Amino acid sequence: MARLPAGALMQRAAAGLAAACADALPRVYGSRVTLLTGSGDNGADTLYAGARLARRGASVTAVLLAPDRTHPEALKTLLRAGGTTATATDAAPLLQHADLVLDGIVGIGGKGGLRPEATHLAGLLAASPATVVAVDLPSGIEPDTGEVHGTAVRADLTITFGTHKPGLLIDPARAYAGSVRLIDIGLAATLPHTPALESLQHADIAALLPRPTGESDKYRRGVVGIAAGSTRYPGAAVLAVAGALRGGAGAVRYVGAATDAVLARFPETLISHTGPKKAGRVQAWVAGPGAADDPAPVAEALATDVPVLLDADGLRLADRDTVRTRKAPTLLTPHAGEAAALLGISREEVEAARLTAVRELARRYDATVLLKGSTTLIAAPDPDTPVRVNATGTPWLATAGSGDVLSGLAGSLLAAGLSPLDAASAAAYLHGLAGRYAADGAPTSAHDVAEAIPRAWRDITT
Ligand SMILES: NC(=O)C1=CN([C@@H]2O[C@H](COP(=O)(O)OP(=O)(O)OC[C@H]3O[C@@H](n4cnc5c(N)ncnc54)[C@H](OP(=O)(O)O)[C@@H]3O)[C@@H](O)[C@H]2O)[C@@H](O)CC1
Ligand SMILES: Nc1ncnc2c1ncn2[C@@H]1O[C@H](COP(=O)(O)OP(=O)(O)O)[C@@H](O)[C@H]1O
Repeated sequence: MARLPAGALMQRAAAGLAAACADALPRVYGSRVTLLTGSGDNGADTLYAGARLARRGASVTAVLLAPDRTHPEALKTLLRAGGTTATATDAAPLLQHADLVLDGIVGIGGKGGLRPEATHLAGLLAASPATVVAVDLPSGIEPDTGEVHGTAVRADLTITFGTHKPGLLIDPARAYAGSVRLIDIGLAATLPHTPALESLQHADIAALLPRPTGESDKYRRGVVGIAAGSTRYPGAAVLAVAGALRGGAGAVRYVGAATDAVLARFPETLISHTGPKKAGRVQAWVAGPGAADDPAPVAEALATDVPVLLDADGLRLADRDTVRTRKAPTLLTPHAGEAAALLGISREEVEAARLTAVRELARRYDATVLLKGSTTLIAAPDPDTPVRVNATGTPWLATAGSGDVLSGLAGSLLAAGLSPLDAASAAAYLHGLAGRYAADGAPTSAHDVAEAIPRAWRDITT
C-alpha cells in the first residue's frame, strides 16, 4: 500500500482513534493511557490521538521505541497537551497499570516479524489487563497477507484507516485484531483501482442468486449432477444432495453407490444407475464427496463439457493436467489438509499462508479454488482477479459433512448459470449464514446447516 504524507490525513486518523478510545473507556478523565510509539507514522498517530485524550483529562504516557527518531511534531503536540514519555525499559509497570494501551509500534510500514524490543513489549502487553487498541493494524501481522511471523500484538479493537487491509480479514492475523472498525479518512482516491481482496456483502450476493421467472421450468433452471458417496460413505452423497436441493437448480441428478440412502431422504432426486458420462444432461457436476477410491466417476465428470466442482476425494482422484486442459471451468473446494496434499506442503503451512496457498492452487490447476476453514478464500485462475474473502461463517461449521453440503450448494449455483467465482462466493456466504442460524451459539450438524439454507437465502434476498 502506498505511503501518503502526514498532515490532514493523520489528523483525521488521530481524531477517529481518540474518539474510539474514548468509547472504549468508562470515562476519559482520570484514565491511564499508555502509548506504544514506534518511529514511523503509525507511532505518530498514537501521539496525536494521545494528545487529544490528554486534553480531555487522561493521564497519557508514550513509551518511545526509538526516542531520537520519534515524529517530532507529534511528540511536541503530546507534550504540550500534558502527556509524558518513557523508554521501553520503563514499560512494564505502565502497561500493567494502564486502562487502555494504544499499539502504534508499526502499521503498514512494518517489515518481517517484530524486532526484539517490540517483541518484548508485545509480550508485556499480553499480560496486561488493559484494553488494547491497535492503530491501523496489530503490530507484527503482515498487512498484505494475513500471515504472522513470530510475536504480534493481540488487540481487543483495531481502528483501521481508509480501507481494510487483507491481514485484518484473513487468519491467522485476523484473530489478532479483535473487532475491527474502519475510519474513513478520505483515502478513497488514492487506493489501488483493483483491490487485492474483495468481501461480498448481502446486496452483492442477492444480485447473484438465481430467481425463477414465469418462463422457468426445472430444466431451464439448471440440473446439477452429484457423483458422490460410496458404500463406505453414503452420508456424503445425502448431504451433497441436501445442499444441492437448496441451491437454485431445478433438479438434482444423483449417480453413485448411495442411491437408497439418497432416495430415502430425498425422493425428489433423479437417479441414474450409470456414471456421469451416460447419466443424462446436467449443467454442472459435483464430483468427489465420499467417493472413496473410485476414480472413474471423477474422470467421467471431468470429461464432460460442463462446469465441474471437485471436492474431498475428488480432489485427490483428479488428474491435474486433465483439469488444466478442460474447456469448461472447474471449481476446487479443498480444506487446508486437502490443499496441502495438492501443493505438497503441510497443513500448517497452508493455514499460516492461506492467501498464497489459494492463489498457488488456482494457478497450478488453472481453476477457481475455494479454500475452506477459519477464513474461506476464493481465487480465480486469473491472478489479476481480486481474491474473495467470505464474510459469513462460524467455527461451529467445523462439523463432519458440512463441506459436503457446501459442495452441493455451490454445484447447484453453477448449474443455475453462475460463474465458478460467483457460485463459490454465493455458496460460501449462504453456507456461512446458514451455519450461524443452525448453530445459534450451540453445536449443530451438517444436516441442520442444509436445512437453514433457505432461511439464509430469504434473509439475503428480502
Ligand atoms: N497511508 C496513509 O495515508 C496514512 C497512514 N497513516 C499511518 O501511517 C502508518 C504507516 O506509517 P509508516 O509508513 O511510517 O510506517 P510504520 O507502520 O509506522 O512503520 C515504520 C517504522 O517501523 C519500524 N519497523 C519496521 N518494521 C519493524 C519491525 N518488524 N519491528 C519493529 N519496528 C519496525 C521502522 O523502523 P526502521 O526500519 O526505520 O528502523 C519505522 O520506524 C499507517 O499504518 C497508519 O497508522 C495515518 O497517519 C493516516 C494516513
Ligand atoms: N474454524 C472454522 N471457522 C469457520 N468455518 C470453518 C472452520 N473450520 C471449518 N469451517 C467450515 O466448515 C466446513 C467444513 O468442511 P470440510 O472440512 O470439507 O468438512 P467435511 O469434509 O466433514 O464435510 C467448511 O465450509 C469450512 O469452511
